[in-house]
Amino acid sequence: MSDTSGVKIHPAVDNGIKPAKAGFAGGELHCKCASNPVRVAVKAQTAHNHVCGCTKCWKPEGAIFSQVAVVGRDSVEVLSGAEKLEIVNKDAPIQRYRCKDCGVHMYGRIENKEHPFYGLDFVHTELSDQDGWAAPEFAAFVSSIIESGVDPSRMAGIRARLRELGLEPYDALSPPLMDAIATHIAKKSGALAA
Ligand SMILES: N[C@@H](CCC(=O)N[C@@H](CSCO)C(=O)NCC(=O)O)C(=O)O
Ligand SMILES: [Zn+2]
Ligand SMILES: [Zn+2]
Repeated sequence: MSDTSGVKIHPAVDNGIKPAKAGFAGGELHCKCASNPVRVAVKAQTAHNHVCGCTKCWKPEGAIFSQVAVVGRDSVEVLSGAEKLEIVNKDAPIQRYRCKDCGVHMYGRIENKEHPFYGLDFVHTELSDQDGWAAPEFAAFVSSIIESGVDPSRMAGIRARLRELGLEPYDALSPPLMDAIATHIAKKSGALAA
């Protein structure tokens, strides 16, 4: 058995995961700037919330995982501070819009219509002051935290802590999401009927 005491994942899960509220229909995200923050409306409940260990998703200071969920792109609207947003990497499948001043990622958008997740934006609901957002359900890209410098010897303890929190660790996405990607590819290739 691995020792999980003192293992920190992300502030939104380390001290207990807040449950979603029935009927919750979205809220507002804001960046960390003390003045003129970027504000983004997310006008629906999110789905597939998860902690992500990849190097691309935004993480709060000191966290080894991000927390990220998806929502339909039509539900995302920049309310203020649009002039402060820049795309982190225009060539990445997910174009992440970050605040130039504080570095926080406000949303990630897929512009490639052929991408399996086209139509969904990626958001960090911890940037909202509201409670009721969908709770994280699993841990994605867990092995990728090593790419950010986490010592491989810590992995057993980290995976054990994720399981303790009810966040099953996967080294890619969760099986339902991997199945959705494979189904999309099979329909495009003709291996499955469209
Ligand atoms: N080992 C790499 C993995 C990066 C990666 O593939 N990340 C996923 C998940 S992000 C949200 O769950 C992805 O879809 N990336 C697309 C993109 O970043 O545009 C690493 O850690 O860098
Ligand atoms: Zn900012
Ligand atoms: Zn990620």
